[in-house]
Amino acid sequence: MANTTTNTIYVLNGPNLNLLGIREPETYGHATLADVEKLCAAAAAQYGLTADCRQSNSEGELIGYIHQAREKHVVGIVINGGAYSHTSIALHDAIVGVRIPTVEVHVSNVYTRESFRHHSFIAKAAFASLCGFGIEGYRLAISGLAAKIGANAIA
Ligand SMILES: O=C1C[C@@](O)(C(=O)O)C[C@@H](O)[C@@H]1O
Repeated sequence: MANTTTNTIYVLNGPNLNLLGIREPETYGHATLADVEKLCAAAAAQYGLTADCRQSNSEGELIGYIHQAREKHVVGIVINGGAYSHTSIALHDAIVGVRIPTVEVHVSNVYTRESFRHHSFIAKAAFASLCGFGIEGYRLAISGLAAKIGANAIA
């Protein structure tokens, strides 16, 4: 059988995260999605991983990326599902279905906000969730994911 191992992780951002830096800066800060993706590339590289970053405002497209992650033998997923985290059983099922170690991230602390943000379907499918660290949460998520999959820091 061919060796199918890759060093790629997917970093998936859901609806409205393309507006980071513009939307509600008092809640989400001033960093942009481009800043997030740069941070993720650097964080992944520290573990010999490559971050393939995608953003979509469409639930179906996000599900497609999760399915594609399996086809491409992606070794881990970091996902900020945005508001779909709180509504999408379909995203939950996609993550469970592909059996790829997944970390959920939210920029804001969803537990100090409206009660409709306190439940996440993605959290149930992920092995860990982080929220409230701003965009630094993506770095922490990648570090935790690397530990989970046994990717060691490069000296
Ligand atoms: O779009 C978002 C962003 C968010 O996922 C976050 O990163 O804090 C939190 C969600 O409740 C919200 O709908």
